[in-house]
Formats: sequence, C-alpha cells, structure tokens
Amino acid sequence: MIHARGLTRSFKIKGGAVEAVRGIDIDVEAGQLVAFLGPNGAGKSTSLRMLTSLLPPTSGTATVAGHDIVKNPGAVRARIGYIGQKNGAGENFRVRDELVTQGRCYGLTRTEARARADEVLAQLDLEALAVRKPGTLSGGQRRRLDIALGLVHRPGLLFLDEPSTGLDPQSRANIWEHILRLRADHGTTLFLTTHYLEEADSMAERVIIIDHGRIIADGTAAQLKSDLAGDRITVALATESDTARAAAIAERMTGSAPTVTGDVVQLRVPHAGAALPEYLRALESAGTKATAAETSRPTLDDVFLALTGRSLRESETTNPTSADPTDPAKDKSTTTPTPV
Ligand SMILES: Nc1ncnc2c1ncn2[C@@H]1O[C@H](COP(=O)(O)OP(=O)(O)OP(=O)(O)O)[C@@H](O)[C@H]1O
Repeated sequence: MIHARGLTRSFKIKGGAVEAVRGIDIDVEAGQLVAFLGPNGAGKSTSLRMLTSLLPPTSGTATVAGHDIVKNPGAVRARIGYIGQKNGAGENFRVRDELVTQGRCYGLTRTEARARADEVLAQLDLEALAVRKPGTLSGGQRRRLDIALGLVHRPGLLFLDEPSTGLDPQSRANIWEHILRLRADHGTTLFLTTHYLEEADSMAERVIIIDHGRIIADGTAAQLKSDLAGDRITVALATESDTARAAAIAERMTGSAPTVTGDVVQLRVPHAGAALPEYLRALESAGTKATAAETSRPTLDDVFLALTGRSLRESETTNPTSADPTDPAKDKSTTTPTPV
C-alpha cells in the first residue's frame, strides 16, 4: 500500500534551509494500522503530506495505493483519504450537503453522492446531525465529520494527522472506536500520526518513530519495548549515602548508570520480576535497605528515551500549539514506589 524510498523534503527559509525529512523508507502492507510517532517538528506532517501527494518530495520516490506520488498524484488522491489537522468541512452548508458536495468532487453522480453521504453518515454515527451546520458541532462530532469526508470515495488507505488531538478523553475513545471499526468492517489500511503514546501503544499494531526527519524505530509496540527499553525498577532509599550505594550497586548489576532523582534510584533490566529480589538482596548485604520498591513495564516513551536520551513526553509538554488540558502526554506523574 505504501512503499517509500529515500524520501526527503527541505524547505528554504531566510538564510538557509530546514531539512524536515531526511531520507525515510517505509513499507506498509494492506490492512495494517500504523501509528507514526515523534516529537513536535520531527517531520510527521511533512512525511504525510508527501505520501498523500500534497507536497512534492525534494528527493526520493514513493508509490502509494499502487501509484507514484510524483508521476501520478491524481491516481494516488483518488485512492486514498487524507484527514489533516485542520477541519475539512466549511461552515455554510449542512453536514449532509458537505458530504454530497465532496462525493460530487470525486466524480459521483448526484444520486450516487447522496446515497454515499447517507452511508458514511451511518458509518460515523452522524445521522442525527445531518441537517446541522458544521460550526454548531462539538469537537468530537466535527472530527467524525472530517473522517466521513475522507471516506466518501471509499478509499482503501486512510491517512489521519492527529485524529484525536484536542478532544476530551470520551471523544477520543469514540474516535478510536470508529477508526477501529473502519478497519474491522472494511479492511481499510490506516496510517496515522498521534502524540498520545498510550493510544499508539494500545491501538496500533505497528509503530514507526521519527525524530529529526529520520526513522529511528519501526516495529510492534511490544517488540520495541522489549528490544529497546526493558523493565524498570524504582527504589527509594532513606539517606544520601544509602542512595549513592544503591546507585553503585545498580550500575554494577546492570552495567549502566541508573537514574537518580533525590533519594530514588531507577534502573533498567530485561526482567524486573527476577532482578528486583536480586537487587534488594545485594542492597541488604551492603547494609542498605530500600524503604520502597516498584517495578514497571516499559512504555513507548521509554523506547524514545533509550533511542535519543530525550523524553517524547517532555518534548510534547512544551508544545506551544497544544492547548489540550486532558492531554495524557502532559501527565508527568512520577513513580511512587510502594513500601517494602
Ligand atoms: N512550509 C514550511 N516552511 C519552512 N519550514 C517548514 C515548513 N513546513 C514544515 N517546516 C519545518 O519542518 C520541520 C518538520 O515539520 P512537521 O510539521 O513535518 O513536523 P511534525 O512532526 O508534524 O510536527 P508537529 O507534531 O508539531 O505537527 C519543522 O522544523 C518545521 O518547522
């Protein structure tokens, strides 16, 4: 469905150029659900705009839905749906009329366009809103209308740029329900960007991570987490000298320096279940007792941290364009170990 080789895109700016995408290779087979992750400015939207033929690449090639994005952009566009970050519907027409107009733009007759509008209204649970104007819809309803607009011409491949951003948790869950239903009922291939790591982890079967315009990881979330991050052990100590000793023992045990924050030591191990008792025993024989301990499974943020030394969450929390107070990426809760 998607085969890209060495795709690059740079933008001329005053006094130089921005290399937004620096040579990406992507292969996506039919029916896959791929989450494309990366911090702000990593090159996600630029990649999506190239793959959807909206932006010509500076170099490299790609075939999408069987057609070359540069040589045959019209054929690509006829076979894909693209739901960008901005709303696709205008303000003046009613919801159903917007969908009929979209169908007409894709060459459907008036009768076909009306029938198709009714189908997508039902598919996205929008029937009750058919006579409303888009401007009167809630954020979640509007996002569903955007998806409906992208589906009018029955594309086999759908690109979604941040489909759930800015929505409250309930609307986000609802959007995901519809996305997953699309795939289950129609086998639609889905390629989407998101900065909600938990969503990518639980919903997508494949995760591609991009950073500074380059793909740095590609696999299932489970694979990436076990290969790149490992489990985490967190222990709390009572004194500064205990903390220093616990950090030294952790480094001896794992071969790498642990993270020390105040009196809390965090270390990475392949299997925390086996390593925690061993670590606690080692502490005790050194006369150091942990006051609390906890193990946790790795997250996609841990994968990003292992690859780049930076937290994806932190780069997202500083995103000046995201004003979503419900954004789970902004939940920077620290781990509180349970007493031992
Ligand atoms: N038209 C443009 N002119 C100049 N620079 C651009 C243009 N479009 C994008 N860029 C730059 O290219 C880089 C990649 O931008 P892009 O929008 O692809 O990132 P992104 O990963 O989608 O980010 P976000 O998560 O914030 O949407 C950024 O440095 C951005 O400022």
